[in-house]
Amino acid sequence: MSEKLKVAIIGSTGYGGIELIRLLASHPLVEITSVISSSSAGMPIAEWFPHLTDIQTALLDDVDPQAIKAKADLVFTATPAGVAAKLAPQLLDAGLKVIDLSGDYRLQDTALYEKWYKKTPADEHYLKQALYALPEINGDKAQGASFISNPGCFVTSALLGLVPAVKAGWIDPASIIIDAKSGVSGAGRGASLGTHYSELNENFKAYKVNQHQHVPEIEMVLSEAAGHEVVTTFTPHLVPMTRGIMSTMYGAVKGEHTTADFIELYKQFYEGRQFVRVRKEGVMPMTKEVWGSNYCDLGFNLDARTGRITIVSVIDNLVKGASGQAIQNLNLMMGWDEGLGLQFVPVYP
Ligand SMILES: NC(=O)C1=CN([C@@H]2O[C@H](COP(=O)(O)OP(=O)(O)OC[C@H]3O[C@@H](n4cnc5c(N)ncnc54)[C@H](OP(=O)(O)O)[C@@H]3O)[C@@H](O)[C@H]2O)C=CC1
Ligand SMILES: CC(=O)N[C@@H](CCC(=O)OP(=O)(O)O)C(=O)O
Repeated sequence: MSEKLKVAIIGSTGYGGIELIRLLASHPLVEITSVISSSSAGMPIAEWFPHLTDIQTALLDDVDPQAIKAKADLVFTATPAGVAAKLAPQLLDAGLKVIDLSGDYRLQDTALYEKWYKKTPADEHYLKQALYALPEINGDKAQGASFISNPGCFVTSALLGLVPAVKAGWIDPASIIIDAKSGVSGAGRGASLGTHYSELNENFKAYKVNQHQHVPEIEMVLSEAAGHEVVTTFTPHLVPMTRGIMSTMYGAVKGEHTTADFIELYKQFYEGRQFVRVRKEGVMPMTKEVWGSNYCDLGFNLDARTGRITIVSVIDNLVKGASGQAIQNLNLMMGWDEGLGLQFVPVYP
C-alpha cells in the first residue's frame, strides 16, 4: 500500500480542528502527524478533549512552519479570521500545501475583505495563489492545487441551493433573499456573551443583519453564475442547537417552470456528485437529516400564486460547512475520490 499523506492541523483545539481530527481518523490515505496549538504546545490533546483518548495521542506542537514541514506535507489552518493571512505565506514558503478554513483567502478583492472582515487582508502575492474551491461548483479545478481556500459555512448552504437555478436563468438574481439559521458551534469554541447558555437557550435571534462577512462571498459566486454583478439580502440567525445550518431562500421565477422542473434541474446539475441530495416534491429537508455528515440536502417548492420559488438547504456547519468540505477539497486536490473518508450516514435522531 502506498504511503499515507502526512497532514498537520493548526487550530487543532478549536471546533473545526477537532472535527478534522474526528473525520481524518477514518481516512484511508491520510495520517495526522502534527496537531498544533498556539496556546497549549507540549500538552496531549486528549487532556482537553478526552473523547480523543487513544485516537490522537500526539502532543500538541508549536506553530513553527519549518518544524511542521519536517513532519507533514500539507497543513490545514482552522484558525480565526486574520491568522492565516499572516501565517499561510510562511507555510507556503516552507514548502507546505495549505487548506485554509477561514475567510482570509476567499475574496480576491482586498478592499472587500477589509470592509467586511474589518481586518488587514492577506498579501496579494499569496492571495493570487489561493484557489477558492466549492467542490460541486468548481471542484474540477482543485486537482494539483497547492493552496485551497475553503468556502464559508452559510455560503456553502446558500450557493449549493442557488447556483443551478441562477446559472440556468430560472430565477431573477436581484430578487433573491437568503434567510439562514445556524447552530452555535458555528461561532467557534471560545466563550462569548452572545453564545452562552442562558443567552441562547429558548432564544432565537438575527445578527449581523446586512453586515455579515459571507455577503461578499455569496455575491462573488452568484455574480459569476449569473454572468453579471449580483447583490443579495442575507440574514443569519442563531438557533439554540449545537450543529446545523438551514438556509431558506426565495427568488422570483423567470419563465414557465414547476416544482418538478426545479427538482429535475438540480438532479441533473448534481448528477454524479456524492454529497448533494435533492428531496422529492412535497418533502423539505431538516438539519437532523445531515447531522454529522458531509451532505447538503435540498428541497423545493414553487408557489404559482406569487411566482416565487422557496429553496431549503441544510448542512452540518462543521462538516460540509467546514472540515468535511476541507477534506473533500483535499481529496480533489490529490486526485482521489472526493468521498474518501467522508462516507458516513448522518446521526439520527
Ligand atoms: N465553526 C464553524 O462551523 C466554521 C468555522 N469556520 C472557520 O474556521 C476557522 C476555525 O473555526 P473554529 O474552529 O470554529 O474556531 P475556534 O475558535 O473553535 O478555534 C480556532 C482555534 O484557532 C487557534 N488559534 C487562535 N489564534 C491562533 C493563532 N494566532 N495562531 C494559531 N492558532 C490560533 C486556537 O487554538 P490554540 O489556542 O490552541 O492555538 C483555537 O482553538 C475560523 O476562521 C472560522 O471562521 C468556517 C466554517 C464553519
Ligand atoms: C453562528 C456563527 O457565529 N457563525 C459564524 C460563522 C462564520 C464562519 O465560520 O465563517 P468565516 O470563516 O467566514 O468567519 C458567523 O456568523 O460569523
